[in-house]
Amino acid sequence: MTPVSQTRVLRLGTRRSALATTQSTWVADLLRANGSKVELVEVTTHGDVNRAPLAQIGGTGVFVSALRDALLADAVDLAVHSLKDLPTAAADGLVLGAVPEREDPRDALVASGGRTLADLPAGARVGTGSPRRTALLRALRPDLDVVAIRGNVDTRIGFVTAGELDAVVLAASGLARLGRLGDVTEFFDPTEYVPAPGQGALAVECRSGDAEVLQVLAAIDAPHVRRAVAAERQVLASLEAGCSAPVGAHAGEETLHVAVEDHAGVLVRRARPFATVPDEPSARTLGAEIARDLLQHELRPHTSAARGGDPEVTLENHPQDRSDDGPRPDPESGS
Ligand SMILES: NCc1[nH]cc(CCC(=O)O)c1CC(=O)O
Repeated sequence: MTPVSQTRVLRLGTRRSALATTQSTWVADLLRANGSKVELVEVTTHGDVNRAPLAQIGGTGVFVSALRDALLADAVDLAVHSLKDLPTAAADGLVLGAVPEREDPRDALVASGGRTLADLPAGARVGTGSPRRTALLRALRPDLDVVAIRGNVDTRIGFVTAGELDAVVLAASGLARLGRLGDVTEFFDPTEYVPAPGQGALAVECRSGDAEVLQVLAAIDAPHVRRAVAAERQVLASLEAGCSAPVGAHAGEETLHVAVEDHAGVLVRRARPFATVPDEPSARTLGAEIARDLLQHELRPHTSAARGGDPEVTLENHPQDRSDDGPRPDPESGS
């Protein structure tokens, strides 16, 4: 009799969007190359059918929770997420089975006329829905007009093509996966324009008790990417920042870079050596240390107050705290 492991077809749950489908297909092909049988199963999420601003319907988590529900209900065996959209808290009964090789982690500018950020004139209209990208744009070019946008990659680039915006900022990884790298007019230096924690990486989740899937996923895991994203995500977790907070964290081979916007809208930066960090636990320790240092010596990330975090400290340290300092309208994950 044939063992189950040779006949089981792994059901990979995916959202329908072009980016999600491309990411899921990439993981499915990786697994197939390792000898697994994989089929894609479409899972509809609240965030895909609702056009309301994401913050109103629960933020980036709406894209993740439907896939997690499908895993827990045994409707699918695997789910692929953009790691940067995955909450830092683990889900009961699920485990991060694989973090495969990472795509380009940088942010990229798509501007009309082939222009770079430096080429744009004062008052140029630059679109993004991300508080982090907005904070970085304001720090580098306070003279620009940052416009809040939402929509998938095609929609965002369409604003530039149609002349409604001079430029948009997008993840190079999403553009690469969709075959749109040709539209990029500048790749931002990740040590300066610090990407979102986990940007460009994928997370493959499965049920923690599914030994067969765990074994299959171990073969496509990239430990050096896990180590990098562990540090980046720990910064976010330790800052108690939600997914919409303006926190950038990027671990390159040499250095872990962090950029956080404080209550007054000032961008604060940290950098620590990363080459000698040997493993995931050490990476998390480093991320936690940077966060602790930021909380002690600089200002708290502005979402802390909105989420009820230690208002005394916040008010004492930031008498200039602005009244409009609530959650930003659109989290990073508009597509
Ligand atoms: N904002 C939504 C989102 N979620 C994941 C990606 C792709 C980036 C990645 O692979 O991390 C994107 C597009 C973007 O940020 O431009």
